[in-house]
Amino acid sequence: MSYDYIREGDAIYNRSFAIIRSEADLKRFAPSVEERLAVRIIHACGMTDVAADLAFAPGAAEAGAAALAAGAPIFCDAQMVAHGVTRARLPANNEVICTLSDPSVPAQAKARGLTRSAVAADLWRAKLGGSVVAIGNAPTTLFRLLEMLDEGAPMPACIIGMPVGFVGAAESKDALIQYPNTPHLVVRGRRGGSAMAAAAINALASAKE
Ligand SMILES: C/C1=C2N=C(/C=C3N=C(/C(C)=C4\N[C@@](C)([C@@H]5N=C1[C@](C)(CCC(=O)O)[C@H]5CC(=O)O)[C@@](C)(CC(=O)O)[C@@H]4CCC(=O)O)[C@@](C)(CC(=O)O)[C@@H]\3CCC(=O)O)C(C)(C)[C@@H]/2CCC(=O)O
Repeated sequence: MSYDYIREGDAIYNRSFAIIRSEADLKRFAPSVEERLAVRIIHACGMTDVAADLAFAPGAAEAGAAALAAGAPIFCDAQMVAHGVTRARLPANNEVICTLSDPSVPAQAKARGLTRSAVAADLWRAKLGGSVVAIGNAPTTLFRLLEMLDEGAPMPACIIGMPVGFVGAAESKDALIQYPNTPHLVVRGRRGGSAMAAAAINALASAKE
């Protein structure tokens, strides 16, 4: 049996990005990094209509790209996000950090009556200023991050807010958009996910398609 399909990786990507650009309404995105970001996010989920749900704070995409180029660490809410980051695209061998598996997290979560995902964000505090944060799974990580900012934690260079789901996902992203002066890149509503958040990092990391 022989099937007729594109066999070469770069050719598949190129064809895919061409289809996205022909089908999605990307007019409102600034050329270069914002447009590339929108294309990669759509590519990760297969839904061209997600373009309408993208909310990018002015300058946030450029700030995220510049922070990565300067060597900023990347904080991820889930290992799935961290594993989706293509290390070869990172411009400065950036650290990719997921604290969800830190041994202190389960006991802390129990003691404080929080999810492990929320407690894990507290371990980001020392290096949070100027970092790039990628939240693709857990709404409680995003809520906790906003609480930390309110408590005086330093502002990241860029916050990718793309948690998915039915409980807290849309609400946490609305809160991020409304929080003053956050450099946010958001997929509004219930849609989101680890793949989209990782794709957003990959778009910011390199101008190479
Ligand atoms: C309520 C949670 C939600 N999880 C979702 C979707 C997915 N989660 C997967 C996996 C494997 C993991 N989810 C955890 C983060 C776990 N998920 C939760 C929590 C209970 C609470 C988070 C929150 O509400 O903010 C959370 C555990 C916690 O105490 O924080 C995970 C750590 C659970 C675990 O396996 O221990 C784990 C992440 C592992 C990692 O990568 O580090 C799924 C693959 C589900 C599955 O197994 O079928 C899926 C992945 C989605 C994605 O793209 O990332 C929701 C839908 C986000 C949901 C929160 C919202 C809701 O509506 O319920």
